[in-house]
This record gives sequence, C-alpha cells and structure tokens, in this order.
Amino acid sequence: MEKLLPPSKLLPPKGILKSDALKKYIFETTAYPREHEQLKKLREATVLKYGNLSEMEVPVDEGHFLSMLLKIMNAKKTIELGVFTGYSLLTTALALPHDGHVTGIDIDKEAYEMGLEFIKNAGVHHKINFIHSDCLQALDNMLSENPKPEFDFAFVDADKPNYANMHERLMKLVKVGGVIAFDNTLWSGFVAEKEENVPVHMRVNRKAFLDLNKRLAADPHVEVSQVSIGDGVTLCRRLV
Ligand SMILES: C[S@@+](CC[C@H](N)C(=O)[O-])C[C@H]1O[C@@H](n2cnc3c(N)ncnc32)[C@H](O)[C@@H]1O
Repeated sequence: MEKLLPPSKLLPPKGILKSDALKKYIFETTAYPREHEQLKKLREATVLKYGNLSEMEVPVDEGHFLSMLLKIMNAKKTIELGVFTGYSLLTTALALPHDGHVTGIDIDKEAYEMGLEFIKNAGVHHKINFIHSDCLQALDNMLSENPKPEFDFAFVDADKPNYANMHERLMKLVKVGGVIAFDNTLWSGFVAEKEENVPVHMRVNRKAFLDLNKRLAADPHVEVSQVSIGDGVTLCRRLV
C-alpha cells in the first residue's frame, strides 16, 4: 500500500507567511487540490528520503505561480540553477509546450536521479536536459560556446551568495523581454530583522540577499517585482 504522510508533514515549515492558519487555508483550499499527481508523489518521496532537507523544494503555491507565469509568457526555453530532486524542474517542464525545453543544472546528481521516476511518469522527460555541474561553471561554458541570448526564463535556486554572479551571466543568456526569477529573496523574513535576531547559520545568506535585493532594485537594465510568495521570489524582466 502507498505510504501516505500526515498533512501536517506536508505544510511548508519555512517561508515568509507567519500565520500557520492562513498557510493551512491556502494550501488546503487552492494549492494541494491543484497539484499535479506526479508533483505530489515527488514531494512526498522527497520528504521521506531527505527529511528536513525537503524544505529546499519550492512550495506548492509557488509552483502554481511559476507555472502560470511561464504559460502567460509563452516561455519555450528555460534554465534552472539548483534542481535538487526536481520539483521546480518538473513544474516548469509541465508548464512548457510540447516543443519546450528546460535545462537544469546542479552539483547533486543523486537527488535529481531520485526525482527522475516522477519526471518520467509525468511524460515530460524529453523536454529536460540535466547538466551535472557547478552552475557558474556551466553558465560560463554556455557563454563561451554560444554567447547569444537564448532563454525566455531562468529560475535561480542554487547557492545564495552567488546569485549576483548568476545574475550577471544570465543577463547575457536570457533574451530581452525574458525573465530571471530569484528564489528565497526574503529569506524567511530575516531580511527585515536585525542581525542579532537571525539564527547564526542564516546570517551569511541574509547578508547576500540584503546586497542582492538592493542591487537588483537599482539595476536600470531590469524591471523588478518582489513577489511575497513562498520564501520571496524576485522577478527581473530584462529591458536592454
Ligand atoms: C534549494 S535547492 C533547489 C530546490 C529545487 N529548485 C526544488 O524546487 O526542488 C538548491 C540546490 O542547489 C544546488 N547547488 C548548490 N550550490 C550549487 C552550485 N554551485 N552549482 C550547482 N548547484 C548548486 C544544491 O545541490 C541543491 O540541490
């Protein structure tokens, strides 16, 4: 018999929404009922295998937001930095048209291989190209092989202190009019807290996000929207 997790184990423990009642309401009313069957299975399998590390996955409501955005944009070619077991990657592949294509990059191949079963069952494996590499290295390789902008959309969810370096490279790889989405930019709300109130292990990334958020807001080459969903998602639309 399929092993089911209690609903309390499935509500995202991190993020910026501090009301558990409201979180439960949103997830139970809209997010879980609309979650694709293979995404649900992938999420449950990730919790079982990785325990607390499964918190790294994008939450279900954010997945719906990204899916809607990709469809509204008519995105065809996308890139993702930080795949883990593939929740956001599978979300993206499901949102793209039949001839769409997503490149995912991660240093952890084992986690991606765990998610492959669900990606294959969802029938979208042909749309995915997984690159097992450090993401800055992979972006530099792409830029040296073919410096033409080719992506409609980029999702950034790898090592946080390197987001600014990824932004610099992605501005050359994402088309004018395309979107770069940075995940976790509100860092559980700690960007608005004094440093002494932030758990020590979260301080380095908090500082990286404080710098990044300022830098993106001041960047005249992008239109910026800070979206208060999940752990905070910043959308940057390339202008020039
Ligand atoms: C937050 S998780 C990604 C979660 C994923 N987007 C999802 O929805 O399930 C971050 C991932 O970034 C990967 N990562 C961290 N540093 C990296 C680097 N320098 N290059 C490539 N991947 C990296 C980690 O291995 C991890 O799988």
